[in-house]
Amino acid sequence: MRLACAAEELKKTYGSGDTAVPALRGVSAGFERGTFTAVMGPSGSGKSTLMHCLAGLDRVDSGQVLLGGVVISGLADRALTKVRRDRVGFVFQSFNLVPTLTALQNILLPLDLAGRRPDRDRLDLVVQALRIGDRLEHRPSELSGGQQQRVAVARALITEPDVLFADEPTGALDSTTATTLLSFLRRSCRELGQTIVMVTHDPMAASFADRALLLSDGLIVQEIHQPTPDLVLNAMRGLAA
Ligand SMILES: Nc1ncnc2c1ncn2[C@@H]1O[C@H](COP(=O)(O)OP(=O)(O)OP(=O)(O)O)[C@@H](O)[C@H]1O
Repeated sequence: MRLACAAEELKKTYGSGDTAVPALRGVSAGFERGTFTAVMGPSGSGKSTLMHCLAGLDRVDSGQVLLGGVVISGLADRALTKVRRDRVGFVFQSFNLVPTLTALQNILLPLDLAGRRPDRDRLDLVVQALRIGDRLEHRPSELSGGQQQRVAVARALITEPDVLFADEPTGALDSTTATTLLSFLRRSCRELGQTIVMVTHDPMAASFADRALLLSDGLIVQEIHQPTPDLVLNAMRGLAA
């Protein structure tokens, strides 16, 4: 099994004493290369904390995070910053594009910042997978919400990250545009071998993933392979009860 990322017994508590909030209480999971995982669960179950710890944005109290075969938990700040830059891509609910730059300049920005040359073949692959070839010279204000988010995904993929982390990537899109974006995410897995971990509240969004992990109260309580909206919805209802 080729793991792009793995969590081993992750524990994290915010605050201390009377105000301590355990956010992760021993989470273990493996993320195989080229697979698409949805992370779901009720509000406050630890989804964002898990994603942030896997991506090196936050630190665990104990346990190990492996990213691309490297143990990143315990790395010093500078090394962790480099890991985030070189190994991880992020997509958020808000597209976070730079308004004064064209779509192409936005996509190439992470490479510019890292002083890396764009690889023409990679750029072509990503642009093709996301079908944004005819929008590259447009500025974000000249693009639809769905197109802007596809540019944001392209920007996250251009560096060939070990994992693309997406936090509610369809939260600001209408349902048709969301479906299109999710199809593109799935295509990135299939065509580019990209590993994706997506936090979502939406059972329809989760059904585009290869599996859904359900968190409850800081623990993974269920894993659903080939999730359908109904399977996910029923599992979520079970948690709420
Ligand atoms: N910076 C913080 N300081 C204190 N407590 C925090 C902090 N971040 C998260 N928490 C707490 O940790 C628990 C898990 O939060 P987390 O944001 O990971 O949940 P979530 O499943 O992503 O929730 P949501 O779906 O509402 O975004 C919650 O009880 C939350 O209140």
